Amino acid sequence: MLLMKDIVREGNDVLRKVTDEVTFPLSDETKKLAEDMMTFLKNSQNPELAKKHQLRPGVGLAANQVGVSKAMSAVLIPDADDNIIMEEMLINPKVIRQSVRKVALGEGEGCLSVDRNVPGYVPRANKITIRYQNMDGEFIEKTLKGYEAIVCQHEIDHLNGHLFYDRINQENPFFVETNMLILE
Ligand SMILES: O=C(O)C[C@@H](Cc1ccccc1)[C@H](O)SCc1ccccc1
Ligand code: NI
Repeated sequence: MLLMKDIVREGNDVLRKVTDEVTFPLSDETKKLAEDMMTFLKNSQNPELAKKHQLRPGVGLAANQVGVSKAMSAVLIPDADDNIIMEEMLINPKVIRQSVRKVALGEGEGCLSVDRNVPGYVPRANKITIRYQNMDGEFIEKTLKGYEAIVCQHEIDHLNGHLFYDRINQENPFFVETNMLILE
């Protein structure tokens, strides 16, 4: 099973490379990696297992965060009652439509690959349509807004070599762009 020791930290070049397109049919190795990534997120959201294995909770994990430069991310988003509202492997994901209106989390963002707090708003499109492939290679289009849109943009950014703090306004980290929504 994947543990925190398997998570690549900032400073490692693999986090700054554009990941390679995933080809289909998936190799057994790529299938196993996808399963391991989703299992990591599930374990990280389970209080007992997270404590036992010292896992930081995660709602998303990109393959290059475990050192594999492939365009795939696992996303596992629970709602306030811990009901899963999104459980997807995003393979070769692309944002094909995005709103002008921006959104940012009021408490800023963190990252499993960044072992420090970097304060500031991370402006992201409030509404996006993504196109990706599932494990069978079928193309799926999904429109997301608010928190789910933020998580998927954070993960797709990883696959393109970006980290959340690249998007924080350096002059004024808490600058609120026109019409930007702040999500508490
Ligand atoms: O490093 C990652 O990609 C996983 C991040 C994803 C993420 C961070 C901030 C905003 C959106 C997505 C981890 O999930 S950070 C820890 C976390 C855990 C639960 C809820 C929010 C953030
Ligand atoms: Ni991250």
